[in-house]
Amino acid sequence: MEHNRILIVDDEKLISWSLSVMLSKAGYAVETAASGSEAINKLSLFKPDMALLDIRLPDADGLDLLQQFKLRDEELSVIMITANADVDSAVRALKLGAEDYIGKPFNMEALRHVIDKAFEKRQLREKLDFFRKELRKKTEHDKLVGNSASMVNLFKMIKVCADTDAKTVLILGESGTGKELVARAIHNHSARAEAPFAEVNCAAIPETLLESELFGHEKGAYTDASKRRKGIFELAEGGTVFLDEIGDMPFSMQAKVLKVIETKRFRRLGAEEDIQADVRIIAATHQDLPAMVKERRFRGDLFYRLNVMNIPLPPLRERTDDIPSLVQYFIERLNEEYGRRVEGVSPETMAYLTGYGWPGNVRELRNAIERTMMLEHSRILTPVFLNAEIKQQYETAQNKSLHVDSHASAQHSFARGHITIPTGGISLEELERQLIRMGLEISGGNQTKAAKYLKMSRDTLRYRMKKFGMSESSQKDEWCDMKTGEDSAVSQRLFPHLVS
Ligand SMILES: Nc1ncnc2c1ncn2[C@@H]1O[C@H](COP(=O)(O)OP(=O)(O)OP(=O)(O)O)[C@@H](O)[C@H]1O
Repeated sequence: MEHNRILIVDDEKLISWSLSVMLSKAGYAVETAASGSEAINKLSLFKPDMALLDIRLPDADGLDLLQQFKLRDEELSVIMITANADVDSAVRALKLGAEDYIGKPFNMEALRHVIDKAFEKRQLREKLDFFRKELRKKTEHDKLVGNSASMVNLFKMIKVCADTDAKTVLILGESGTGKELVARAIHNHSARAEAPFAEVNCAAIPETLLESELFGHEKGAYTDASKRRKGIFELAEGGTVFLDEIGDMPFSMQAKVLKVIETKRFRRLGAEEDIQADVRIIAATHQDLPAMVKERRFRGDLFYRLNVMNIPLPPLRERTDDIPSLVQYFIERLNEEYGRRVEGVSPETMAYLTGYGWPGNVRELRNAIERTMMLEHSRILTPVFLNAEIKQQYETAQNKSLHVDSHASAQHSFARGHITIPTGGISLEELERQLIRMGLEISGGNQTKAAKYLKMSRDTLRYRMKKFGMSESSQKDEWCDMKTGEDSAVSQRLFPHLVS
């Protein structure tokens, strides 16, 4: 058991000694210091939870020392020991953050009582802090923003997973798409919500430590194992274990995780007996697990086991409709965090944001908003401080897109979703002609496929091709030109899910 540590600071040797004996017997780890300088030294070496501090010391004033203690360790509980005549300074000590004070000569029982009470208070404070943090995490993580069709689908999947208590869930998606958020949402909405959610990032922990992180170890199980330690499968009992970046989990460990799923048991490193595991495993990765299975870099048996319930998260570029609500959400959160009053972004800024590909997904969007809010002090955020890539990508696509107004700058255009109308106007017919060309390009000239992409019948497509004078035979060359040509950026924006 970890003992609470008490540092006694008193120059009267007899008092220090008798206190030390009494508190050691009571189960505390105790050290003494006879002067201010020794006390400061021990504060960093011994790292006490509490100090009993005499107000009068040979080389220091107890109140100054109290202030120095608190500066070095805000959490330290300090009980002042003072001669009866010194009640005034005791009151000052309380104001400076001391927990309590006790007059000299003191009764050992009374002192024990004061110390126990102070530890109880400290424990309560710690618990309260813990629950506050958890609550904050819970409410923060509950907020998955988005109302695009794919997000609505995602909410349904989360509900199904939460309600059914499926033993394993696999979340797949690029970095920053919200995999952890989804894992927490499943946990928070499940019957396991009151039990812990314990996560481990398999890519961040060296192979040698991962086993102990997951399953724990007995004292002496390996050279550095000085104490027994519980792993996350034990800590999350009754709750959820979130294995992030499971694609990076070493092969040997994959076998052990599979065993836990199959047998619902595991063993601490160096232990003789198995422990029961009642946990739900949620795994996530941005990697292509089926490809890894083919290349024998991921165990097929574990993949099939995990893949029973599988949640794919779409990249942000495939759900640009969600960008305005995400932007507003991040502005509100950052307003709270930084005490700001930003109201929103200008139409031009929104055009840039919805036109960008967001390789880092929602995380990158959040960072972009944070950066702009830090650098700009107006209530409506302009594009001035957006990153160069965001502006460049948008402007390139803009200039190359509709060929209608090659001089139209993004600043004078109006955009909604991924459609942009330059100030010079736009020809709807020309746009239609280009969309048909693009559809054909992407489908490699296959009219049935192109008609599907354009959500029209094959006959309609043929009719329109004829209308625009696109002969079937000459199309192939035209599409080839486009592939290498300027319109591929536009295709990327308009059919992001089809163009790699
Ligand atoms: N739909 C969403 N609504 C609100 N915030 C989101 C959403 N998706 C992601 N975020 C935010 O984006 C950031 C990244 O999310 P998260 O860590 O869950 O992504 P991830 O897919 O687990 O990333 P990685 O694979 O890099 O660990 C977090 O700040 C998260 O709060």
